[in-house]
Order: sequence, then C-alpha cells, then structure tokens
Amino acid sequence: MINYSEKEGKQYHLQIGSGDVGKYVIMPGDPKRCEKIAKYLDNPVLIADSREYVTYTGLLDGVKVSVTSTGIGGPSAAIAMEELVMSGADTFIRIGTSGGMDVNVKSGDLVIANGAIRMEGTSKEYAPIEYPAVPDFDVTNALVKAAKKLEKPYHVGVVQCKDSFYGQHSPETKPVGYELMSKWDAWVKLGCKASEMESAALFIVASYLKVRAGSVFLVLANQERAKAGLDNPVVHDTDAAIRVAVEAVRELINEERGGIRCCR
Ligand SMILES: O=P(O)(O)O[C@H]1O[C@H](CO)[C@@H](O)[C@H]1O
Ligand SMILES: O=c1cc[nH]c(=O)[nH]1
Repeated sequence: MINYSEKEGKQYHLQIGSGDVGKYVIMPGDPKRCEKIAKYLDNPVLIADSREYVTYTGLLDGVKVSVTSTGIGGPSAAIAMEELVMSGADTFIRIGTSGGMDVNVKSGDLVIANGAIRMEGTSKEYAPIEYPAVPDFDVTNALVKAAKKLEKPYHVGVVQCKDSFYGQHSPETKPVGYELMSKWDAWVKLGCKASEMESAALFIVASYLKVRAGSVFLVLANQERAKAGLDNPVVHDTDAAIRVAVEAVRELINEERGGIRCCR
C-alpha cells in the first residue's frame, strides 16, 4: 500500500504515528469538541491538527487515552478509524450530537446506540447491506453504566445514519423526498431513537477491523416532538455526553485491569 504522507511514519490524513495514540480513543465529529474532551484527561498533548482531524493524547487513571475528531459523515469517520487502528488503537467511543426521533427523546437527553441504520454510503463499501451495524457489547454496557452513575437521562436504542443532514431536516425539498420521508416514517414507527451520521460506518469498520466501538449522543432537539406540538428547545451543551464517554473509558480500563476483556 502506498503511504501518501510526506512525513516518515505518519498516517496520511491524521498525521499521527505509532505510539502517538492510546488504545482507547474518544471520537467527536466536531474538531472543536476535542479540546473540551481532552480537558478531562491528565497532561493532554495536542498531537496533530490535520484537515478535520485533531488528535490529543493524555492519561486517564494512568492509561494512555486519545481524542480524535472525525469531521462530518461516514467517509471521514472511516478514514479516522482505519488510521487510528494502524497506529495502535482498538477501542473507540463516538460522542456526537443528534436529532431525536422517538417523541419520548427530549432535547438534552442522551442516546446510547445499540444499533445503527445503514442509510449512508460508506458502510456499503465495507460490508453487504444484510450485515448489521452494531456496537461492541462491552463498550455499550460501559456507556450505560456511566450514564447511570452520572445520573444523566439516557435512552438506549437504534440510531439512524444518513449522508444528507438537510435530507433529514427538509426532505420535502429534495428530488427524492418521497423516499426520504417514507423511510423516516418507518424508522420512527420502529422506535428509532435519534438521527446522526457516523455510527453506521464506524460500527461496520470496527467489525471488519475486529476492534470495539460504541456511541453516545447529545440530543439537540427532536423534529418529531415539534411535529406533535410538544416542547422542543434546542440544547447545545455536549458536556454530559462527554462526561459519560470519559467515564465509560474509565470503566473499560478498570475492567481490563481486572482481566475482563471479551475475546475477539
Ligand atoms: O456533532 P457531531 O459529532 O459532528 O455529529 C453530528 O453533527 C453533524 C451534523 O451536524 C454530523 O457529524 C452528525 O453526526
Ligand atoms: O438533527 C440532527 C442533529 C445533529 N446531527 C444530525 O445528523 N441531525
């Protein structure tokens, strides 16, 4: 394989090398969220800032943990995971924002994914559509345990992933709106909790690379609640979701210290 990087030993897009990152990586979409997450680590160091990929590495309970942003959408998220795995990472927690879908999911709540609808393009270049996009069971359990411990309101369920943000928010304006809207109705009827963009790709790439991945989201607002005339403020503060992700990493570190780690 050709490595396009101009710097010796660095991954082309992320500009990180072997040893620069820990086994555990917290992955926000927004690069500006990295610094906020890194503040929860001891001695965080900015490793690289390349395209949409910002990487910090620090310590959590004495163990090396990294934070890398993925940008928006499956293609850039898949690249981030591939290059991080080539650099030594094997456990990933995505912390993102999302739009609620189930009317019981309110602005400010957290959603922990136990599956992702593959209505995006990236995962289809890794696995046939019949293969499910599911997170790692231990990572998901750690996220649930963390949400309970920190007493954050959370829901566990399927999230919908797509490539078009505005196809979610104004499907009627799109030439294929008929398809976007009928599928959205089906996802809502099936109990889908929230819509976001990267988990399907990350879960499928993680399955292929035999690494662990899970996701937690802040719900910014819920368009289904707005439709139903229910209260629906917009919430932007991602701190609760960040804290749940950090606590989940701590839980996984403790499990591994205790010798608990599922074989893959
Ligand atoms: O807040 P982040 O992590 O970027 O996640 C969500 O926000 C972006 C869209 O606004 C998409 O990346 C979506 O998945
Ligand atoms: O509604 C939303 C909010 C964040 N991200 C999405 O993909 N959709």
